[in-house]
Amino acid sequence: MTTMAQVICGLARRWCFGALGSPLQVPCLQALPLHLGRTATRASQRDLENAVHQVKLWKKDPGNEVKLKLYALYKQATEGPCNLPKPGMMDLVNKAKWDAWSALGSLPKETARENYVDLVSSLSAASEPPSPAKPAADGEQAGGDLVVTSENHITTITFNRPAKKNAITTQMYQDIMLALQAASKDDSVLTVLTGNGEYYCSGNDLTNFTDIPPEGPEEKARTNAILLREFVDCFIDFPKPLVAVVNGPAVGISVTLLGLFDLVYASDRATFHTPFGPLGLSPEGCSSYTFPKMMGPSKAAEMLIFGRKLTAQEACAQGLVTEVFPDSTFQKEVWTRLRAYTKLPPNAVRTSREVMRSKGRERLHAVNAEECGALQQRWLSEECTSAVVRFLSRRGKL
Ligand SMILES: CCCCCCCCCCC/C=C/C(=O)SCCNC(=O)CCNC(=O)[C@H](O)C(C)(C)COP(=O)(O)OP(=O)(O)OC[C@H]1O[C@@H](n2cnc3c(N)ncnc32)[C@H](O)[C@@H]1OP(=O)(O)O
Repeated sequence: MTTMAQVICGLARRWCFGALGSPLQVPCLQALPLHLGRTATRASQRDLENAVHQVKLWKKDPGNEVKLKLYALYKQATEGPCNLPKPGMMDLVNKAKWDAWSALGSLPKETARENYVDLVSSLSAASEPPSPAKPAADGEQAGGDLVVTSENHITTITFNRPAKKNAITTQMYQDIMLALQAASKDDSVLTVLTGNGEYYCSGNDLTNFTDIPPEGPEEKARTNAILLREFVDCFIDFPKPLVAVVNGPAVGISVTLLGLFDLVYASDRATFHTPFGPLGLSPEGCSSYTFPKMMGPSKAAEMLIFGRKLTAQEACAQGLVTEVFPDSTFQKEVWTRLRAYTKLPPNAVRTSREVMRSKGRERLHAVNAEECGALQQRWLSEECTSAVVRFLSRRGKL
């Protein structure tokens, strides 16, 4: 049986409707001849084939609702009433398709054919001609998704996916670990994490959930729990002061990790959001321990369980942020401050850092392991998969 996660996996790469044989791989709406040359009132088999062909030429995604309608009408027109067994509750995508087809009841094949052709005609007529290729999105920058620079005894790791609000891909998790490993050995005094563009980081890239290996979602969840544990361990064990230069909104894991940083400087534009409840997830990055310790259990619960978003000022009042700067002078003031700190005796800085971290290190590793175990279960839950499908589907990724 195909599982929910496997379906999501497939959808990330192709249009779901292809899976049941309906030719709906629709890349773009463009101006097409009205009614596809059909003159008679009843649509023929040939009209249907023409319409299907036109759909294949579309260059713009018409949205899930339309795709489901087209899928259902095509199946009804070619096979009659729905003859598939009802998919399981977790198989959200196939269930949506099954629901759409079943909803047509005993609609005659000819009527379904006609409705399909009419729907394609109306969408084609309403659509615009293809536009020339657009320039890169605002703020998009050459270079990889992660940029690492080392200058004036500061190693800076920059999230560099502004068009995706700096969401963290699986590759980026790996690259951050490598960058931290290198920074722990280079001549830098401070290691900084920051974001390029409007956002600091929008957290875990939710399409990470779609890349399911042939061994299945359980294996994916297991390996991701290991990856996440190793990733957070790198922050726990990092031997030098870690500084977050939070240039804009921060979401999810980019917020929870801040409890493991030594300094968190934020622009007054920044916000701090951990929407684990709505995502069917639970906290990570040791935040289930660091946040209550820092802000008290009730404020921590408001953020981590109920997903309350904090402004930079609020986060500062709760101890999550060290200092807030006006956005207009943020970069200048923060980097001046950091450069001054690099003039301090490096061994003293390192020793102070070590004695501060050593007391809680063992506890942090235990918390990390527990959080990753809980998440491994959460990732496989219907609550989480539905939330991810909702996000991806709203953005036309399914
Ligand atoms: C089997 C299990 C596998 C699990 C693998 C897990 C590995 C480790 C996991 C570690 C645990 C981490 C947890 C978290 O971080 S939870 C938080 C996750 N993040 C979110 O929920 C934020 C989602 N994004 C948003 O809510 C909005 O995009 C946002 C408020 C950030 C901005 O909204 P706005 O309307 O201003 O902009 P858009 O939504 O149009 O976004 C612009 C484009 O950026 C894409 N985007 C943004 N955020 C993400 C994201 N987190 N993942 C993927 N893509 C993202 C968005 O889709 C837009 O793209 P397009 O222009 O292509 O549509």
